[in-house]
Formats: sequence, C-alpha cells, structure tokens
Amino acid sequence: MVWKFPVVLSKEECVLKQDVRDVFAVYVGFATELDEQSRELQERDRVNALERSLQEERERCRTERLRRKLLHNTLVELRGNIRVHCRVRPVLPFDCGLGQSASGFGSTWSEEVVQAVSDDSVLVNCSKAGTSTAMNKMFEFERVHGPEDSQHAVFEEVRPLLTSLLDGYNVCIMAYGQTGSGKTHTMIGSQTEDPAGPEGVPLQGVIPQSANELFRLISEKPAESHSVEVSVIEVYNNEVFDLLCKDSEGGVVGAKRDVITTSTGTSEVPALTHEDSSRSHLIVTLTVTSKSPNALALARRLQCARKELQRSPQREWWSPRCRRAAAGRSGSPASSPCHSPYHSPCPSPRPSISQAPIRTKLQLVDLAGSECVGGDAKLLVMLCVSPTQKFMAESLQTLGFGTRARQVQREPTRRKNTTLRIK
Ligand SMILES: Nc1ncnc2c1ncn2[C@@H]1O[C@H](COP(=O)(O)OP(=O)(O)OP(=O)(O)O)[C@@H](O)[C@H]1O
Repeated sequence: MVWKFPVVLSKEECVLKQDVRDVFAVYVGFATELDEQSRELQERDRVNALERSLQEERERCRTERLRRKLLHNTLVELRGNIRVHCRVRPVLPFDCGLGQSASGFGSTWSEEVVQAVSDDSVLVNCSKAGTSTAMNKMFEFERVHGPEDSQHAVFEEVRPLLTSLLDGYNVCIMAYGQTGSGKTHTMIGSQTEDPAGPEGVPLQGVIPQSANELFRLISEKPAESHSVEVSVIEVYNNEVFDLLCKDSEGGVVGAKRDVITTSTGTSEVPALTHEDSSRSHLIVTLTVTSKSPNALALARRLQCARKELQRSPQREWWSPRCRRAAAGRSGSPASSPCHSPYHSPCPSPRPSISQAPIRTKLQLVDLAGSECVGGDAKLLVMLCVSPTQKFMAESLQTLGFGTRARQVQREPTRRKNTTLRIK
C-alpha cells in the first residue's frame, strides 16, 4: 500500500524545482547535440576513409592502366602492329542539319552518337532502323581523344614517335576519315587562336608541332650534324602534284610529277621540290639526314599524310586479297605491305631507276607505302570521326577501318643502322 501525502512547497522551493527542470532540459538538449555531432564526426570519418580508399583504388587503376599500356605498346612493337589512335571532334554548327535521322525516330542529325568513353574506347550508339532499340557498338584503339582534348594533348601521344625518328626509325602518321571529320585540323591545325598559348598563336596540328619538336631534339644533339628536307605532295585524281614547285617568278604552281619504282622497290617522285591545303590526299615528308663523327650518314623519314575515307573496303591495301596478291607476286611474306598491292604489276627482276615504270593506278599508300609503312617503319593511323548521327555511317566505316588496321601484323619494326637514303 502506498500512502500519498500532499506536499505543500514553499514559493522558494517551487522556483528551485523549476530551475532544476530547466537545467535538466538544457542538459538533455546539450547531450542530444553532442550525440548528433559525434555521429556526424563518425560519418565524416567514414566518408574520409571511403574517399581515401577510392583515391587509392584510382591510383592503383591508373598504375595498372599504364602498365597495361606499356605492355601493349611492347606487343605492338614486337608484332609490328599498326598503332591506331582516334579523335572524335566536337559537334560543330555545320552538324546541325534540319533533317531526320535515317532511322526516322525523331532524333535530329545533330544528335551526338559517337563518344569517347575512356582513353582507349569509343562508343557508337546506333539506333536500329525500324525499331526504337538502341544498339551500342564499342571500338578500342591505342588512344582515343574526345572533343575536349586539345591539339597539344593529341600531339603528346605522337611525340614519342619523333624520338624514334632520331633513333633511326622511319615514321609515318596518317590521318584517315570522311570529309569534315577533322583531318586537316588534327594534322595541320586551324587559324583559330590557341586559348592556352601566347597571343596570336594558331591551333597548331601534328605537322607543325612535330617540326618544332624535331628541331628541338636535333638541337640537343650538337655532336651530330643534321640536315632536314621537306616535300609536300598532293595526290588528286590519280595524279601527283608537287605543291612546293615554283615558277620563274617565285609563285607556287603545283607542278605535276610522275611516280616511279626504284631498283630497291621503293616508290619515288623524282624532281620533287623540297605549304597549307585541304586536298584529297596530302603527304608532307621530312627527311632528316644526320652525320656523326663515327657513323655513316643516316637518313630517316617522317611522313605525315591525310587520307580521305574510301568507300570500297576491298580496296584497303592490307585486305587478304591484296596481301595474297602481294605475296604471290613478290614471293615475300604476305604481311609485308612494302610491296603494295596497288602497285602496277612489277616485272621481275625489278628495273633500275632509269628504266622504272611510271605508275598507272595510284594510291596514297603507293607513295607512303615503301619505307614509311613497311615493317621498318613505325606507322600510326589517326582516325578522325564526326560525333553526330548525320555522319554515323561514315564514322562506323572509319572505326571499322581502324579496327582492321590494328589486326595487321607487319614485320617487326627495325632500326636502320645503315645508310637508308642520303638526300
Ligand atoms: N577537334 C576539333 N576542335 C574544333 N574544331 C574542329 C576540330 N576538328 C575539326 N574542327 C573544325 O571542323 C571543320 C572541318 O575540319 P577539317 O577541315 O579539319 O576536316 P577535314 O577532315 O580535313 O575535311 P576535308 O577532308 O573536307 O578537308 C573545320 O572548321 C575545323 O576547324
């Protein structure tokens, strides 16, 4: 049994009791706040720990990627594979056509369907004709540049080839893609000012940047004397024009030239004069000859070409049919593209330079095809693609071309330690 006695508190006692209640309320509020703060701190610690481990994972992934890239490059070198880079240009005002896509599903031509999803993969979002199903196609290359990549970033991936050039390899960089895909921008550059560079400096492409780098590398080797010669030729309508040839008044006339096969089986354009033009096929060649006190004169070539996309895939110079033809004709391994299948049939034994045949059917590779695309050379194909739906068929064709090019195995790249050619 509980007895309850009514307690009568004095006024002072009532005030004291209220004070105790208030203090207790403050204490409870304070304790809750502390609890929340401690939970927040724990949460922050957890987030920090997670961020740290994410950073570590990223670092591990980067190291792993670099290692993979290094191994891949070694493999490419050993197998004599062709390196293929790809550049997806940004969407530009002329992409914004008003028409509908081929699929007719409301997407406009300017829709971005080709994307660089990582530094070695391109994703193409192909909408299946007649359905709304999207089909993704993934392509992998040695290096993929997205629209945000600068001219400088593109050149950085090419730069090691220039060191190889001075180490005694021939080098060929070939841009391939449909019209308007960015070949000229990538190889030569645009007149637009470089926002990252000094005032008034245009966005230089691979060729001017390579020339700068080449002269920088040469200046680092004062013990050797070097000479550099330049030629620029255009292949247009099956004819070769020397773009540096001048008339008696010094004006550029672009004289027509013949292509001959030399006694060593290489292609030559005799009487070639050693500028910026958007032509169907353009080849810029830098021939570097160096003489060191204790070595034979050594010449190697850096060849930069831009090539228009060709519609008929069976004409690719490394297609099985062409390689078989090349093997049958020369008896050399089918993998050697030195003997380009586009050469007009070469009588055997090969004629000397004075009796060399003039070509009747000419392809870009006929000219670049000997020293600069064979197993002795380092060959890089730079695919240029437009990102929009409007050019999807051409982009797929370009990416397919690059994929097949990567599968070609040439003879492993060899250093030239004898006289290649003295110019
Ligand atoms: N990565 C890029 N960033 C900004 N602009 C670009 C880029 N690539 C191309 N362009 C612009 O797109 C336009 C077409 O490019 P470009 O002339 O290089 O194409 P192309 O493949 O050489 O075409 P063609 O074969 O018809 O000569 C140019 O105005 C060029 O400045």
